Amino acid sequence: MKKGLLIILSGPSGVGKGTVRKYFMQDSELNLAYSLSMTTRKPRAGEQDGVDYLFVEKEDFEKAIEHGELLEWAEFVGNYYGTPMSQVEKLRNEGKNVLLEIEVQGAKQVADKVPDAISIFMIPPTMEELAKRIRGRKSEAEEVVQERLAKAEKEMELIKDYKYVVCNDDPELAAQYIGLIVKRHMNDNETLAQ
Ligand SMILES: Nc1ncnc2c1ncn2[C@@H]1O[C@H](COP(=O)(O)OP(=O)(O)OP(=O)(O)O)[C@@H](O)[C@H]1O
Ligand SMILES: Nc1nc2c(ncn2[C@@H]2O[C@H](COP(=O)(O)O)[C@@H](O)[C@H]2O)c(=O)[nH]1
Repeated sequence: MKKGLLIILSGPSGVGKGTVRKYFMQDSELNLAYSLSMTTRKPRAGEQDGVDYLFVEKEDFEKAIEHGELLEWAEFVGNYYGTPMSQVEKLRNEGKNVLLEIEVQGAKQVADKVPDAISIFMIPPTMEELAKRIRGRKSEAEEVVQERLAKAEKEMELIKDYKYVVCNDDPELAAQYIGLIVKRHMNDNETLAQ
């Protein structure tokens, strides 16, 4: 069986990665599986362990780093986030195309380790719109919003390191673009396999 693709979706916090993901994951032709990240962040209202994230204590996260269990990890605004390697490998070996929705430090680690990973950077139409979205979500205190926005300015400079850039103005349109990118690489994968 042909190993599944590895897709990295990155971009500043609040740009709409999770929102857009929910649209394109519905397209069964993309044969996608979402990689569930591990984090030390506390769950937001409505978030569920094992659905949104694997919520863990700092000690457990550090053990996972120590034991080499993470494909990538990063500290982001005071919390750890990381991708458990075993589930990504298992899913890809089953032929699934695996989606990582991760911030830029982790995206770089994956791109270095897996050069044929498909990296997509999502941008907002404007930085004002990004601020509006992150505040509108009402998930963080203003102090954390400020930190995330300051980080976003720096993160935007990394746009050049990605294979694709998608602007999230209309989420359905952004999802369609991402779908087309994945389908194009699925076709390439098929051609190579023949
Ligand atoms: N195209 C869009 N137009 C207007 N609002 C949007 C759009 N896309 C997403 N949003 C809104 O912006 C907010 C942030 O979106 P979302 O949580 O999906 O971002 P994210 O990039 O996944 O954030 P994080 O990286 O912090 O997890 C949400 O309230 C969402 O409803
Ligand atoms: N490097 C990684 N970044 C991750 C991972 N899972 C999520 N993220 C990114 O962290 C920020 C903050 O997320 P939030 O849920 O607190 O808003 C955001 O950019 C996520 O995409 C991961 O496994 N590794």
